[in-house]
Amino acid sequence: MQLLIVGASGHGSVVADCAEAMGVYNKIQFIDDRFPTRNKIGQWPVVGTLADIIHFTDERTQVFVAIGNNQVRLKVSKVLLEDYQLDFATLIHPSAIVSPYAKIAPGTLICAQAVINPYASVGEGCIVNTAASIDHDNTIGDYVHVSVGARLAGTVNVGNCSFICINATISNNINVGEGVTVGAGAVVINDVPDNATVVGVPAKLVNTQ
Ligand SMILES: CC(=O)SCCNC(=O)CCNC(=O)[C@H](O)C(C)(C)COP(=O)(O)OP(=O)(O)OC[C@H]1O[C@@H](n2cnc3c(N)ncnc32)[C@H](O)[C@@H]1OP(=O)(O)O
Repeated sequence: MQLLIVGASGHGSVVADCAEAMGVYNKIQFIDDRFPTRNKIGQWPVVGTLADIIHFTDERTQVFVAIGNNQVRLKVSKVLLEDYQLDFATLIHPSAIVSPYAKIAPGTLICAQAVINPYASVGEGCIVNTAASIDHDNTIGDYVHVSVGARLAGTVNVGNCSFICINATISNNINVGEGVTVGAGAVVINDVPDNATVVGVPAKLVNTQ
C-alpha cells in the first residue's frame, strides 16, 4: 500500500512520520502546490501539485490531506472525495491508545500518545494532535483539530471545523459548537455557541475581529 500526502508542511511531516511508524505503507510521497520549488520534505519526496493528483493514485494508493487549517482541509478533502472518489487513510500512531469501542472516521490523524476512550466518535478529516485526550462518549464532528495536549472530559460534543487549541481543557457534558476556537490553555466550563472564540480560565467569549 502507498500513501500520498497532500501538503508538504511541518504538519505533513508529522503525518508521514506517523504513517511510517504504522509500518503498512511501502511508499510515502507528497503533493504540494509549491512543487517543483518544494521537491522534498525531510526524506520524503514531493512529486507534483494537487492538479496532478490523479497521476499519482491507483488502487494501491491511499490519500491523506495534511493541511492544518480546518476550513482548507475540509475544502480540499471534499474535492478529492466527491470529484475523484479517492480512498482516504485513517492514521493512528502506534503509541496512541484507541479503545476498540471508539469510532474513528477516514481522513483522521491520531498522533503519538493521544488517547481515545470507549464510545467516543471522531469524525472525518480530524487532527487529534500529540498527547491529546478524548474521553468516553465524546462526539467530535468533522474537520476538527484537537491540538497538542488538549483534554476533553467525558461526554463532550464538538461541532464541525472547531479548533481546540494547545493545552485547552473542556469539562464534562459540554457542547462546543461548529467553527469554534477554544484558545490555548483555556478551561471550558460552559457550552460554547457556533463560531465563537473563547479564551482564559474559566473560558470567556472574546472578540477576535
Ligand atoms: C503542533 C502544533 O503547532 S499544533 C497548533 C498549536 N497552536 C495552537 O493551539 C494555537 C493557539 N492559539 C491561540 O490560543 C490564539 O491566541 C487564538 C487562536 C485563540 C486567538 O488568536 P487570534 O484570533 O489571533 O486572537 P488575538 O491574538 O487577536 O487575541 C484576541 C484577544 O484574546 C486574547 N487571547 C488570545 N489567545 C488567548 C489565550 N490562549 N488565552 C488568553 N487570552 C488569549 C488576546 O490577548 C487578545 O486580548 P485583547 O483583545 O485584550 O488584547
